[in-house]
Amino acid sequence: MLLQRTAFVTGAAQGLGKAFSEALLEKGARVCLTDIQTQKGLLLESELQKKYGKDKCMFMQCDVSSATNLRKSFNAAVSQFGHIDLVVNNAGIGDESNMEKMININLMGAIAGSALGVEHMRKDKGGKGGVVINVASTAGLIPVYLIPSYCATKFGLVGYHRSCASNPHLKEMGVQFGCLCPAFTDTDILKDVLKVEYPEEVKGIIQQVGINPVERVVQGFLQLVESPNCNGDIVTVSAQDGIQYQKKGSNKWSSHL
Ligand SMILES: NC(=O)C1=CN([C@@H]2O[C@H](COP(=O)(O)OP(=O)(O)OC[C@H]3O[C@@H](n4cnc5c(N)ncnc54)[C@H](O)[C@@H]3O)[C@@H](O)[C@H]2O)C=CC1
Ligand SMILES: CCCCC/C=C\C=C\C(=O)C/C=C\C/C=C\CCCC(=O)O
Repeated sequence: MLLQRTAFVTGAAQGLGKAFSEALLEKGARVCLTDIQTQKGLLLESELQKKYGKDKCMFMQCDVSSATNLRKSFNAAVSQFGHIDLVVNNAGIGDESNMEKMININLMGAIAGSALGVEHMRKDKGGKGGVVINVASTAGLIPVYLIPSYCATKFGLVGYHRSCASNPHLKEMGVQFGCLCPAFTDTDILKDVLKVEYPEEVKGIIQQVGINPVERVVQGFLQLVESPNCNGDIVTVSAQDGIQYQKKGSNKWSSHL
């Protein structure tokens, strides 16, 4: 099913974005890798092109906190591949000392990426349909007092996902919204979590709940992407509970419209 997909992935130079991109390529999809880190991205492009073929992927420098930059990259990806039918808004940072930057990347960047995806993919305006996956966090579902600003960006993103997914016009647009919520996962962003005011307390929580291997989060991601109807769904991935797939409307508070 993924064979025909053409994906636009943000924050793809390392960590989860890189792993999602490789998983998509492995399934036969084409991937536009984007990231703010140009050197790392270009290296990855060359490595992946060798493995999967030159026409299968490309890298573009893209800072998701710039709507102009994001639109340019998106348009360039469409020019290269013809169309995009999977947008993965994955880029994110952890920086409790710079809330504005974190909101601009984690929340505004994902909202801008989602809006561009819908604009391009919607069938009622000439597109071919498609899926938007927003990478939020379990910190967007449960409060974590140690990282309140990070939580605010992720709660915001989950709210955006659920609101978009409950739009009755999505059917005629042929667009679906899925949301991935990993708990602590073994990537570089974990270094940021130790820069908070009470690092020992974060360490304690991490010790208590454990750390996901990246591969488990990729499995959760694939469950969402390969689902024939992921609209409004939320997949959580945690060391303690594994992958949990929550269908839209599975509890009273998941959608009332
Ligand atoms: N690792 C974890 O424990 C968890 C991570 N997440 C989320 O997963 C996503 C990916 O993070 P990881 O791979 O874990 O971290 P990471 O730090 O390894 O990767 C993040 C990527 O985003 C890129 N990036 C940062 N700012 C950017 C910008 N302005 N524009 C474009 N790209 C930018 C970075 O260059 C990097 O390649 C993030 O949204 C993060 O919040 C969610 C839950 C748990
Ligand atoms: C300055 C903020 C840094 C945050 C970025 C670093 C790591 C990101 C991690 C997450 O997104 C997940 C964070 C918190 C989840 C907390 C508890 C999950 C409990 C899950 C369980 O019960 O197993």
